[in-house]
Formats: sequence, C-alpha cells, structure tokens
Amino acid sequence: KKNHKKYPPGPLRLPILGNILQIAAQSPFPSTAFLNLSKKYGEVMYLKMGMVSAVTFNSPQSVHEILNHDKAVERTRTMLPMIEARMYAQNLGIIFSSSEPWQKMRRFTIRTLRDFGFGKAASMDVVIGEELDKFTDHLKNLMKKDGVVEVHGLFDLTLVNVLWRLVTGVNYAMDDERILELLKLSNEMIQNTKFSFDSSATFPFLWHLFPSWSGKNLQMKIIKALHKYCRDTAEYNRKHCDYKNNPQCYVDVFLQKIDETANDPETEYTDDQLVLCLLDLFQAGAETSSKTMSFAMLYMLTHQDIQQKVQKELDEVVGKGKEVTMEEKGRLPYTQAAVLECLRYSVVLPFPPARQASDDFYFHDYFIKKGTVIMPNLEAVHFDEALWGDPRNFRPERFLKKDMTIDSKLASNLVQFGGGKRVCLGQNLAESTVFLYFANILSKFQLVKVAGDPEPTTVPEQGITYSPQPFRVLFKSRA
Ligand code: HEM
Repeated sequence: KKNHKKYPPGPLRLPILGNILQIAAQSPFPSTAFLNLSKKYGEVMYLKMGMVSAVTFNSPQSVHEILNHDKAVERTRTMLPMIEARMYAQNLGIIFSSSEPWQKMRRFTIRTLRDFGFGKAASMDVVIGEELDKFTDHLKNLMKKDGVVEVHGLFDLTLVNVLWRLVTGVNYAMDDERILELLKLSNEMIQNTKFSFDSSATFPFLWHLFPSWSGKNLQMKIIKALHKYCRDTAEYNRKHCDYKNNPQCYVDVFLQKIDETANDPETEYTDDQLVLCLLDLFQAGAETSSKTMSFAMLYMLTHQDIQQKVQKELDEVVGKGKEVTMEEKGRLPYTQAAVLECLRYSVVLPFPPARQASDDFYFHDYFIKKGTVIMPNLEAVHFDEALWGDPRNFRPERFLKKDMTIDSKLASNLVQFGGGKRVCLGQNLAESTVFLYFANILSKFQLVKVAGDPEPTTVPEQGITYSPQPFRVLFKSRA
C-alpha cells in the first residue's frame, strides 16, 4: 500500500491549454510528439490536453503492461463527443462500450463469427480466396489503360467484402456506388479526427457551441448516414432471410437473439445494439486492414530489392503467378517476415481507442486517478531502438533467425492489435487477410514506380488512424 500520491512526470502545464502547445511543437503526429517528449520526461508521462487528463505510455515494457492491466480495460467514450453521438449516447457496440454490456457483446460476436468459420484457416482460405479472385479481376480492369492504379482506397471495398460475407451474408460488386460512398464517408470521419489537437476532444463544449467550425455538422451527417446503412442492412436480413430457421451470418443470429429476448426489458439484444455492432465491425475491420495493405504496397514500391526477394521465394515455393493459400504460409518465411515488417512499420492505429482508469491505481510508483485517459503509444514499441536496433530501417530480415525460421519471440513484441482483454477481435482474420492479399498480389504483379510521379513518401496522412498519402503504382502482370 502506498501512502503518497506521486503523479507521473510531464511538461509544465499552461492554464486552459495544458500541454497542447508543447505537443504541437514536437510533431503534427501525437504518437511521435509523445515519444519525443517522453525522452525528456519519462516513459510514463502525464499530459493535460485542454480538458482531458491523460497518462501516456511510451516504452515496450510499459505499453505491454498497461494493455494487460486490469484497471485499464474500460474504454472512454466521452473523450470525443463524436463517439458519444455515434453510440446514441448509450453503452452500445464493442469498440467503445464498457463493463458487462461490452463483455457480452464481445463474447457473442467472437462466438458467432467463429461458428461461421471466422479465424479458421481452412474457411478463411475459401472466403478470402474468392474475394481475392474478384479483386484481381478488378485490378486487371483498372490496369487496362496504362497499368497505372491509384492505391488510396483501393482495398477498402474488397476487405469489407471479406468480413461482410460472415457478418451480413452480403457481397458487393467492386463498383457498388452506395458502399463506396459510405466507405469514403467513414474514412472522412476517421481522418478528420485528430487526437490531441482536435478541439472536440480537448474542449468538447466547442463541438456543440460551434457546430460548423468544429466539424460537428459534417461528422453528424456522416454518423447518420452510417447508422442508416447499418439499420438498412439489418432490416434487409429481417425481411428477406430465413434467419429464424436457417441463420446464415452474424446478423441473422443477432436477429434471432432480438426475437428470443423481446420480452426481457433488460435485454442487450436490441436493434440499436445491432446497428452499433455492425458499425464497429465495419469501421474497425475495413479501415485498418485496408490501410495496412496500402502501406504494404507503398513499402514494396519503395523497396524494390525486398519486393524481388519476396517474389523469388514465392516463385520457388508456389510457382510464378500462382495462387498462394494459407497452406503454403509455413514454407514462405521471407514473405511472412515482410508482412510482419509492414505491420511493424505502418502502425495504422498508433493509439488503441482510448481507455480510462476504472479506479484509482498505482502503476509502479505512479498514482493514476480514476477516469484518467490511458494512452499506450504503439509507435513507441514498434520504433524502440533497444528492441529493434535499427527501427527506422525497413528490414524484414530482422524477423528471421539464422535457420530462416520466423523469430516468434521478437515478433511477439508487436502490438499493432493492442493487447489484453481488449485485444483486437479481428486479429486472426486480419492476419490471414493481409498475408494472403500481400502474397497473392506480389505473386501475380510487379509493382513499379510511375515515371514522372514524385518519390512517394512514407510519412502518413494525419488522422486517428494513419494511412499513406495518395500514390500511384504501375502494376505489371508477372504471369
Ligand atoms: C490490420 C488490421 C487491424 C488492426 C491493425 C487492428 C487494430 C486494432 C487495435 C489496436 C485495437 C485496440 C485494441 C486494444 O485496445 O488493445 C482493435 C480493436 C478492435 N478491432 Fe481491430 N484491427 C484490425 C482489424 C480488425 C478487423 C478485421 C476487425 C473485424 C472483425 C476488427 C475489429 C476490432 C474490434 C471490434 C475491436 C474492439 C475490441 C474491444 O474493444 O473489445 N479489427 N483493433
């Protein structure tokens, strides 16, 4: 038992603004800014961002420890008023919900998706394989004119389709305008949200006071469109699918639950709940995997030598231009290492959706007050010099042992899926998807820089998730 209250160190706080200016002076990217500041103030650091009190964790050891900490499991949905509006101001869905309702929905979702084959290598091969064929045809179509393809958003729809086969039973055409528009809106919502400098996070009342300037009007328009889409999706299955007798997807099983518990006033299974679960899966599943794939394309474009090594391995093991399945994964160590390096280098979600201290607690010597926002900085792990030696170099070989097998101990340090009880629910699917898309694209196509285009930068676009700035690739068929 400690009898003192030593708060974590941090830069001097200004009245009202707190540390906003010091953070902004470091970098437009909060994860980089926190990392820089932590070199001076310590790996566990207290920051005040307007009205938000946060503790950020900036070393591999402290990040792993806090992700697994019992007092840091609850999410905070009040940090951003946009999130609160997105949840109908209730404790709904999976990503931002807390306590018992979260546990129930998380368990139900994992169990139901698993029943439909989610995460099982054999069924994932089929689901992802079918979608990959469609995507390859789509890519060939885009290549028809001069082979040049814009990568921004290229993977959004196809990766929704992979997930949506299990979640809703629906499969969209690659040019489905409604879904493409929704994906654009969803992306806009995420890109327009910036953690520490977003006025709606730091001074939530401004969001309500100045709805146009603060972006509230735009975000509410997007939230309404996304809610409507999810509600329509559920309604479609209610009207057109035999969900009572022959459930074919997650939505069908959810609808069964709604019917079964209709007379229970305490039930968690409501239409609003279903809308939020769908929205969470849509946004969590599509954005992250799609941006990871775009980064992977970018790194292969900018590291031609590594692209060639991956292709050499694929050619030898699977055959030039041939289809790669999960069965071959074990025999493709270099390709696996390249995927791991893409995951390490891209950090698409530098902070897991914010958690908060559910109680007063001590983290080692430091006192953390109930309600404090908990921000593990994933970039601090993926770019730690002591851990990786040369973290700023893109070097898949780091994940290979002398005997050319994957160094799983080193790989276990990666935290792109977060950790602990809140760890990403889609990790298995995402890992299989990214591996299969990456390997199959490289098996079938060569990625070349477009003559005359500027050198693409690996500095990401700003936003709550990171994505590459728009760039184009000249795809050349290898078959
Ligand atoms: C490369 C792709 C992906 C990345 C990098 C990623 C990353 C993350 C991270 C960092 C978290 C927060 C974990 C934490 O707080 O410790 C998370 C949570 C979550 N992810 Fe993913 N994710 C990916 C793909 C997916 C997919 C495909 C799905 C769809 C099933 C998904 C669904 C979720 C959900 C529902 C949560 C909230 C879990 C909870 O709070 O209990 N993610 N993800």
